[in-house]
Amino acid sequence: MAFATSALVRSLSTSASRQAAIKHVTVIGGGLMGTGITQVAAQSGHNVTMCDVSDDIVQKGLARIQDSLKRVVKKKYKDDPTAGQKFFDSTMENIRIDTNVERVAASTDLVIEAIIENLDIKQKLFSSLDKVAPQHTIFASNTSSLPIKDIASTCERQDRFGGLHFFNPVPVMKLVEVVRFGATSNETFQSLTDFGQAVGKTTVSCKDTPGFIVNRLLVPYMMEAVRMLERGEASARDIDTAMKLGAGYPMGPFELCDYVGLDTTKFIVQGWHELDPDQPLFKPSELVNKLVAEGKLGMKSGEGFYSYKK
Ligand SMILES: CCCCCCCCCCCCCC(=O)CC(=O)SCCNC(=O)CCNC(=O)[C@H](O)C(C)(C)COP(=O)(O)OP(=O)(O)OC[C@H]1O[C@@H](n2cnc3c(N)ncnc32)[C@H](O)[C@@H]1OP(=O)(O)O
Ligand SMILES: NC(=O)C1=CN([C@@H]2O[C@H](COP(=O)(O)OP(=O)(O)OC[C@H]3O[C@@H](n4cnc5c(N)ncnc54)[C@H](O)[C@@H]3O)[C@@H](O)[C@H]2O)C=CC1
Repeated sequence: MAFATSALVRSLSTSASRQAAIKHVTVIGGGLMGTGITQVAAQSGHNVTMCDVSDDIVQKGLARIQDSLKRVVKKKYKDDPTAGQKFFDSTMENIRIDTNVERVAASTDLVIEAIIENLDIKQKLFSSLDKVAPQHTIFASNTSSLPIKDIASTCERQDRFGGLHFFNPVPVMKLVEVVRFGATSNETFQSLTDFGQAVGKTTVSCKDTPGFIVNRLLVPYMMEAVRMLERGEASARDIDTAMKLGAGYPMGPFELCDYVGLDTTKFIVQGWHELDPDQPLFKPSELVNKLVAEGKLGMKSGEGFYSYKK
């Protein structure tokens, strides 16, 4: 008993010097990223409530998490099915779903937003949550491309706001970019970094600049790939094959675009084009815009650059 007490005292004194440890997490957005973030937070012992605009979407999101967890169990616990079932059950017990974000945010330690890549919608969401969330609650966006400063601009809690940029698929990709802007406090930055590590990721940090680190380098590469296709210089399949076999990438640019979602990629390029209309790199792709207009959003809709229909 004595040992446990002193360990508890030590852990409390450590965390007391920082904002209270994050126990309850609210993930807003039950799509590709929100489900993955919910999963890794729940897997690491956090209580998580995943919210979206309809019960149908959050139910589908929960099913996606269960499927993903089964893949993790199959791989990690192949020699111990009993432990695997325990891991699955304990993770699922940590997850709640809801559609009333204001009610959920009223008792949470961290809000992670993973909704549509649209500045106005993100700003409206955070502005409403800022009025109901407890004073200590930290806000974070998983945005791919929007300035954290701009997303935070509708909130009072500028010091308790940062970026937590996860990578797709979240259960597999080992990186989280922790992003701070001018107003982000040191305590908030440290809490976000601690959380990223607590969910099993390697964290890197960067300034609130377009695309942070990875996307700042990835978007130009992928945009040049689609220009190459539009110029008729090579097929999508050959460009993908070339980058996998020639550069060792796990996916080629068109496979990756289908994986990320053509809607999200369109929003990203559109946003950067508006910020810097003279930058030819960010000139929107007519081909991508045509595919999105036709509802071909990639794997999420069954067809993008490639067809995924069974
Ligand atoms: C070209 C058009 C230009 C358009 C404009 C450009 C705009 C630019 C957009 C920028 C992107 C913005 C997105 C963003 O903000 C940041 C990102 O996330 S970038 C994307 C980062 N991710 C990647 O690059 C992924 C690369 N791919 C891979 O790593 C692998 O292909 C992948 C892991 C996805 C699949 O692995 P693979 O070996 O190929 O096949 P498997 O499917 O068998 O998986 C192997 C193994 O991995 C585990 N696993 C896979 N998926 C999951 C999952 N969802 N959940 C849990 N576990 C998973 C699993 O154990 C698998 O083994 P099984 O036996 O199959 O279970
Ligand atoms: N797709 C990817 O590979 C990556 C995407 N991101 C970023 O994560 C965010 C989400 O992207 P995805 O998960 O791919 O999108 P998605 O389209 O799969 O999911 C977005 C979800 O947000 C919900 N939503 C929209 N408005 C909402 C609101 N007001 N309140 C609650 N829910 C709302 C939608 O119903 C949808 O379920 C975007 O900001 C994106 O840039 C970041 C890293 C990788």
